[in-house]
Amino acid sequence: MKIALFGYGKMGKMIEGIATKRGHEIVARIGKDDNPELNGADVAIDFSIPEAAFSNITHCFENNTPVVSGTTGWLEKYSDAIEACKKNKGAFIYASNFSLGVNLFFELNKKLAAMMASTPSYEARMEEIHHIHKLDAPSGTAITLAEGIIENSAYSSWKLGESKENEVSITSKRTGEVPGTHTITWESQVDRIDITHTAHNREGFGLGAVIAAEWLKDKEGVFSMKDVLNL
Ligand SMILES: NC(=O)C1=CN([C@@H]2O[C@H](COP(=O)(O)OP(=O)(O)OC[C@H]3O[C@@H](n4cnc5c(N)ncnc54)[C@H](O)[C@@H]3O)[C@@H](O)[C@H]2O)C=CC1
Ligand SMILES: O=C(O)C1=N[C@H](C(=O)O)C[C@H](O)C1
Repeated sequence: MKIALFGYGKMGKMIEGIATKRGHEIVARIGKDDNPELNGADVAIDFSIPEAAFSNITHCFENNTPVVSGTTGWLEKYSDAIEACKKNKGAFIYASNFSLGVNLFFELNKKLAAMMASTPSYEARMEEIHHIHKLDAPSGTAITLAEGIIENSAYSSWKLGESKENEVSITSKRTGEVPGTHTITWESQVDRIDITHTAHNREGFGLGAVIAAEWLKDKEGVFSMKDVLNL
């Protein structure tokens, strides 16, 4: 499979290594200010920056190229991207986190939130820790986790920092080179439950993105990692 990469930073390079080992060919490495020539790619993978993701993704739709995006921090334009995908009969997967472990963790989080819906003595909060280079806060993964809690419990929104009743508070910490750690805490007067996912490195994100690209290649429509992993 021929792959075009949008973004050739930490994730772009990780994906290049994994994709090459799986027998794929990288036919374009598109960075800031580069001409977005797709060079006949079967699929594009975007791990760029929040300001660039939407235009990279819609460029793929306009050029009949399925696209997988892991870039976070651009979701205010997500519904416009879906519309553009449908208009162009394109193929698209966005995931805030492509790792198998985090996608299992998303499901665990929803189940725990559903159980907590009938136990009002527990309050939920979240902490995410990432490396100092990260541009967005809270992380995309934290937002997906918060949405999972909101869909399944009495919480109605999330807030970065201190929250009011019915808001899930998210604390974002930036330190060193941490690849990504997310903890959900449910606490009562008498005890506390924590569930944590810790990424040891970026390999899980990269492998998940390549698997998603292999799965999307000949499809049309808007999909998620739940479809790819059959969760
Ligand atoms: N969904 C997931 O599983 C994961 C998502 N991410 C997200 O992926 C994105 C990239 O992460 P990293 O590779 O760690 O960042 P990075 O900063 O190492 O790489 C981003 C690259 O995009 C380039 N870039 C800037 N403008 C661009 C443009 N217009 N078009 C194409 N490329 C452009 C930058 O020059 C840089 O090389 C971030 O939004 C991050 O949050 C990161 C890891 C996993
Ligand atoms: O920027 C990162 O590094 C990561 N970003 C994603 C996010 O915002 O959730 C996924 C992962 O946590 C690493």
